[in-house]
Amino acid sequence: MLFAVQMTVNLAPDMDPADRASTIAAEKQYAQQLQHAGEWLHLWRCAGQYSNLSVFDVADNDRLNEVLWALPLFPYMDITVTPLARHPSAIH
Ligand SMILES: O=C(O)C[C@H]1C=CC(=O)O1
Repeated sequence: MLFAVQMTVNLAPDMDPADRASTIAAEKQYAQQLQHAGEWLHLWRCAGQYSNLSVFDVADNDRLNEVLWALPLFPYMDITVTPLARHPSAIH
């Protein structure tokens, strides 16, 4: 099942710099692991914002929920999920 997910990160400006760096590093490792596994298909930066637009291909809603809750940056994110259906004019 395909889902578009927008994640906007809101890290506190006064967050401890070491905590900030380790959380971002853990997020990168987790995101790359899911991309290698084929569940995180696209990861795009929303230009000019600390936000990304991602496409996930996961088994079901419960798996998406599990993936999102496990994001190291999850406590600092606003997340919007859009289930995707095939567009009738799409050629791919
Ligand atoms: O930077 C972000 O958009 C947040 C998050 C999503 C993947 C990742 O590595 O960081």
